[in-house]
Amino acid sequence: MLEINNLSVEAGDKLVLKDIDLDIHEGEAHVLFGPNGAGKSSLLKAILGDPGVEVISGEIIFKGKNIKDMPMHERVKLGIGIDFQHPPRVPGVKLGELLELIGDRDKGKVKEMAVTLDLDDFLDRDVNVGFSGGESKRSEILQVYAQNPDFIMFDEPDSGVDVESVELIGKKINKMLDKEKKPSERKKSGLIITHLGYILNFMDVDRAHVLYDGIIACSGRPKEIRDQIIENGYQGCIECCQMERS
Ligand SMILES: Nc1ncnc2c1ncn2[C@@H]1O[C@H](COP(=O)(O)OP(=O)(O)OP(=O)(O)O)[C@@H](O)[C@H]1O
Repeated sequence: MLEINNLSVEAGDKLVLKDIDLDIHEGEAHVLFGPNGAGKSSLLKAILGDPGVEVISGEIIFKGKNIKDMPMHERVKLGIGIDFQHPPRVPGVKLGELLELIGDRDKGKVKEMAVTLDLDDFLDRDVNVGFSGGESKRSEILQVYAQNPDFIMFDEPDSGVDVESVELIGKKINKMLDKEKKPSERKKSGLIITHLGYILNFMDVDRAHVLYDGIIACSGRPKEIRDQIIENGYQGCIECCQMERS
């Protein structure tokens, strides 16, 4: 579904991604680990077409089309969605009304969806205004759920979220990525950024990558890589990657 070839990206004057290759097939969920400042959010921005980053070389192929020069709204129409790391506040717009508009759904259907993320009492409130950190995260996931994109990027869906909510969000992402269906029936794909990976206990993910200083330093089994990072830190993880390559 998504194929990235030799992608290099600048943010400001800084080269933040260098020759990235990434292939995410239909039905697959991949995880992206990496220390602060490694370039994880910049990669999601480049895929989305956020003008805050500039692609200086390489290709981003989505559903067979090179979308590198396509504006963001066209990419969204094509089926790309994002759960932002810092969900914006939208004063004057009620969450319920926004959800009705996003998916062309009636109030009853929106309420049913909101219940699944424990947000049914928030529908008459302005989007993310006065929401706690965890509530904003759940509201953001609910908006992406309503949008129903084919390829979904989640930027730290578990940061600042309590233990019960991590489970709720992890299970919801699993459902959004068709992981409750048989492998042959899965049509959605995703890329999930997480720091500590506790959320992986509630999700079925296929592959993980470690982004370090703008390059994909290592790829492999998600829980093995997570455990390695927790045990030895990124420095230890990177030394292990280098040993495996040599
Ligand atoms: N507009 C900009 N001008 C200069 N540097 C920038 C700009 N935007 C991002 N950067 C830098 O690019 C690097 C990568 O940032 P990015 O947000 O992609 O990291 P990240 O891996 O998502 O980090 P975190 O885990 O802390 O969220 C950082 O060093 C950041 O300061």
